[in-house]
Amino acid sequence: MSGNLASEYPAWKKLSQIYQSEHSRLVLRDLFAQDPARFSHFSKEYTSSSGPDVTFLLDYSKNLITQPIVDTLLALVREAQVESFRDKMFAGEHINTSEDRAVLHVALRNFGDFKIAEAGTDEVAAVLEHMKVFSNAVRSGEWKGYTGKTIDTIVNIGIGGSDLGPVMVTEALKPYSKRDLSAHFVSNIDGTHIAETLKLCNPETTLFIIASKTFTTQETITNAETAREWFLATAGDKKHVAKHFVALSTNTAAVTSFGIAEENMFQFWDWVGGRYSLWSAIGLSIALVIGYDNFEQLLKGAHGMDEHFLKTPLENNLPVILAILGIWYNDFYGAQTHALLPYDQYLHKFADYFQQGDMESNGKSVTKGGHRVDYQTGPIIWGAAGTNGQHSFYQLVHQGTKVIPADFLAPATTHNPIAHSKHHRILLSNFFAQPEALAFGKTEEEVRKELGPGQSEALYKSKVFEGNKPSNSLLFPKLTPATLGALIALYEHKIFVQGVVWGINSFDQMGVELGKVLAKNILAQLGTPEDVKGHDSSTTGLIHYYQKHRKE
Ligand SMILES: O=P(O)(O)OC[C@H]1O[C@@H](O)[C@H](O)[C@@H](O)[C@@H]1O
Repeated sequence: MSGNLASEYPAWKKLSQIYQSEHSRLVLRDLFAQDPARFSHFSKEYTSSSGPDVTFLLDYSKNLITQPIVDTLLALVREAQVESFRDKMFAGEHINTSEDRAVLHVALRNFGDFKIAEAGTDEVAAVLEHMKVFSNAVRSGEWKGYTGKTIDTIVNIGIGGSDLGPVMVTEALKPYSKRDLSAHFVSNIDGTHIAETLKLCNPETTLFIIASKTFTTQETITNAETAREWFLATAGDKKHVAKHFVALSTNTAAVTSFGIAEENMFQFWDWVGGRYSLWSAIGLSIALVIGYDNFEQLLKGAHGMDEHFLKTPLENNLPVILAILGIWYNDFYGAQTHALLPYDQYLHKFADYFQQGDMESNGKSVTKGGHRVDYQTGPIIWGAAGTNGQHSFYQLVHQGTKVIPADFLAPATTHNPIAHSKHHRILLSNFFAQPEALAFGKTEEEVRKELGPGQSEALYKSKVFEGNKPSNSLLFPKLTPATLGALIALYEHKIFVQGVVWGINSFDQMGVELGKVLAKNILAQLGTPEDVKGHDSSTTGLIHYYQKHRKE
């Protein structure tokens, strides 16, 4: 985030040369044959140094790298002054320059002794206490609805960072959830989302959590108003809103004018980016679902990773390692995407979550200094829980024409050891097999041997797996709240490191604004064809077609 062009660093130029001269020789079959200890050279075990015990293994040996390449990538990280920017972030300096804001999600989980000079960081503990008291009251049944009944349903209304984190984490930590409290998440402005959710709710026993940093987001405010109307249609008196609506926001004035009392508002601060906010009051739905103590474990697991990121030398620093591998493929191999492939059904929203986390952070094309980059920045993030992907898109990953770096993640122990863990053994056999198949493939010679003579040439060729497809494998003992916290923080810091190297601001999101402005203008023109003005012929034609065919 220095604002420098990454392509001007000496290490970048050296990496270009290395790629040109060596990439055809970077063949995983050969690299493993040449170095029997490759796994131990290119894998690391993480163990938390404080807080709850968290450990995992990162195996990055199946990457198209040698030690000199890793050293040069680390030199790039040094030249970009990643350590200095990291320290600035942790100290609360305003590294989000376009918005003149600090970037302090690490302050939300500061169970250690980071000294942070920024207004509001001294209020974090009080908000956590508020969340604890409130979530305990709802979960114990002490908090009653307007007719004296216990709350059995919560509905989080929010979008983007005010939705994806709570959705991903509550799904991931379902084994820790309170089964007699159902949780729903409404995000889309499409009325179907709230309509279908409200069908599952009883106004007497439902708590609505209106989650919006700005409290101006069109989708969230519209959905919240609809929920309030639906609630009041039964409850009648506006005073009952206090028992059924709470807000998570930085905007007290907008919350109170919506009709939510200040004591039912959970505060956070402008230095919490939306896509980094699950650790803040935005995590209230998480605390309600899994209990405050488990929510705190999640925070503490993340804090352990923060300490690792802050204090570990670059060559052993796991977020840095993930970041440089990503840069190697993104900027030198021309990879367009990065797949997140958790072999854990509970993590089925992990890739969705990091689509915002990564793509909204690093989907930028101008440096902090205002220069157009002449290289690729953030990758397209995508993925699905294994083994489903194997029966759909893995074909392209194995035999298509694209380079698709992938991270495979899995727990050694399942929360559901049904059939004596038979399912889990099968799942993990696939988790081990896929990176192996991607890396080593199957040669034509092997295919010919396997099929025997007399087959068509086309058949021999079609069964070849070129291999040499890179991947990381991340294996952890069990998906606990603290482990999940550490994993999320690992990826957050990876994104940070990449953003600094690319010289971009990972913490603003100007690119989401234009569409919002145009939609507002169009909304005012949807009445009659004569109202539609100032658009290109395509947009005008589409709106006219809609006006002709709509029935309200
Ligand atoms: O929490 P808010 O203010 O309603 O914002 C929700 C989302 O709004 C989007 O416009 C932003 O791009 C996201 O970053 C943000 O998370």
